[in-house]
Amino acid sequence: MADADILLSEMREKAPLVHCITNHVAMNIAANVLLAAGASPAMVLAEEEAGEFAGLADALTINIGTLTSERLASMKAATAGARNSGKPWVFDPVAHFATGFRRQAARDILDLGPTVLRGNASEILAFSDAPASGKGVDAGDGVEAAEETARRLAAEGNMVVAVTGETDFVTDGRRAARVAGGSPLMPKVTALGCALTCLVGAFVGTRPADPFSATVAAFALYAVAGGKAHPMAQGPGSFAVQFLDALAATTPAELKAGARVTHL
Ligand SMILES: Nc1ncnc2c1ncn2[C@@H]1O[C@H](COP(=O)(O)OP(=O)(O)OP(=O)(O)O)[C@@H](O)[C@H]1O
Ligand SMILES: Cc1ncsc1CCO
Ligand SMILES: [Mg+2]
Repeated sequence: MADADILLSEMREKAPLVHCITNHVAMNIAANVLLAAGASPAMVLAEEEAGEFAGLADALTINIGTLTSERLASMKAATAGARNSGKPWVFDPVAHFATGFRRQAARDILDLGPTVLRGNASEILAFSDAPASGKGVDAGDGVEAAEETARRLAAEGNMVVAVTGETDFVTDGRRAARVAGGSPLMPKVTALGCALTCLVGAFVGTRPADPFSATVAAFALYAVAGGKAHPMAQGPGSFAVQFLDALAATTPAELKAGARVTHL
């Protein structure tokens, strides 16, 4: 298990290139989150180049928030490029329970074997038979309700499964951790979860051999930066600005002192 502060130093040293195929809402905030944290974002979307680009990048992230059939083809091409060059990739199954098109797409992408699956509690829970109460892209369930499903998915799929909410949960099927902190304003700014998925890509691209530690480190950085931004904000708008500044300003020493990670 590598500590978050060490991984943050390594990530900033490497400034990994993260190939993001994310949704139209998240595109800008995700690129800004990656830049603020110290990584290098690239939103490369066309099917014709997605596979080739995924091979050049340090990590790939896939998000179905504003899915189209064209984009789905790009996602599949990109995951093939990542797999062929041994690059890690992260999947964010936004609202996959909402429609038949999304359900099928999410199943197909999950079957391709992501390194990390990152969703809110309703999204992870909806991969089981248990009833989930997500409202579109927003979670309606608590993280604890999704923990058992997360552990099972991780063990069966040989991947890291990461559930976000007030206190996050990360497991690789054997190990598990909770990450506390952040701010109640975080779910009031659209696509901060989608941007976190891209940040997980930055850490996993830095430490591809240890995606569990990498995911915990990304979550811990987010939580510490969110906690730092909270008292500076008047509401969701100023929070978004303060949060980017806090991501950039958080040092490894502050992360070490402020991270609230509990290993289970
Ligand atoms: N009540 C809360 N208190 C503190 N932090 C929170 C809270 N709710 C969410 N977060 C944090 O917000 C970030 C995004 O998680 P969230 O579960 O809202 O993602 P999401 O639903 O996928 O978001 P989106 O779909 O808008 O991108 C995570 O870092 C999570 O820890
Ligand atoms: C609001 C919204 N709609 C589709 S994706 C997205 C961003 C948060 O998931
Ligand atoms: Mg989401």
